[in-house]
Amino acid sequence: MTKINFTKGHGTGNDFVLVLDADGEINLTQEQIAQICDRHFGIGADGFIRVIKSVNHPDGQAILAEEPNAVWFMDYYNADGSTAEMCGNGTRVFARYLTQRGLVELADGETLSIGTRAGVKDLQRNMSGFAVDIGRWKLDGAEALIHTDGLEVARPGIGINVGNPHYVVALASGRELADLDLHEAPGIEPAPENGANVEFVVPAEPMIKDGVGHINMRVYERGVGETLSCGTGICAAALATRHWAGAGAPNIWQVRVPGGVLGVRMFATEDGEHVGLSGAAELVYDGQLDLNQLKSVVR
Ligand SMILES: N[C@@H](CCC[C@H](N)C(=O)O)C(=O)O
Repeated sequence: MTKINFTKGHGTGNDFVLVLDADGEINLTQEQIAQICDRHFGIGADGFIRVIKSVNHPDGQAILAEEPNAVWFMDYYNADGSTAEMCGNGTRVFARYLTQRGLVELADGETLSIGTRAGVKDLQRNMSGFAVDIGRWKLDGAEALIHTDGLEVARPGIGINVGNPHYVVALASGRELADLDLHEAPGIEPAPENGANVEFVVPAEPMIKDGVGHINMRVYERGVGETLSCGTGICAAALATRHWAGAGAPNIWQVRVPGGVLGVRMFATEDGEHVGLSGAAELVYDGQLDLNQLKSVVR
């Protein structure tokens, strides 16, 4: 099979190529995925999502033992072809794809459970698009020093895991945020074994309005580069800012990224505090790609 149908979608500008492969018959190499995601030699995307039935994916089979309703599995890859455990915007675009293509019926108020490498994620349709329960979060290791072009001195970053790894760095002003040069991956010391996504945040003015926290953020995604939005990064940034703000800080946040604004909420559950993400999730076009025509990415 050399010709593959695909759909292009995005969540606040974090864009994905989605390929339906319910039966698990399409096995692309890391190089082919990188070629597809390349913005000059391929379609161009921040990530590649294989839409596969859980029963046909090894990680999906483990998911089914936990949640038999998680019929579909989000097989997620970064633009460089590496796998990632989770993608917050990806889950919401995945839900849009399943419902818009009629693969899943989802009435308002109903929950859609999907499988990911970071476990089962529950989604619901809402006013802004789709909301996802990202699940439990945790502080990840000791602080690291982050340095990147545009910052005169390295800054401390707080490690937060929301299924995938992040470091969040607080900056002093909007000017400092705007002046960052994120063409190269930020340095992280000590370097995490499997890399990490890095978020730079600045509080909005005022930071808290009517009980809602507001921050501005830019992100460098592991395996991708700077992106217009990163759902899990947005959750990590809101969690870090609440931590820095101390007692009395809100559990509802709005995070502005170059691609738009997403909502974050932290809420108690029987198994500990969860973090949720909501915002737009759109499909923009369909096409067909010919694997034989993919060109090597010259870099
Ligand atoms: N864009 C994503 C995160 C995608 C994975 C990330 N690059 C990683 O390697 O962990 C999101 O919306 O969360």
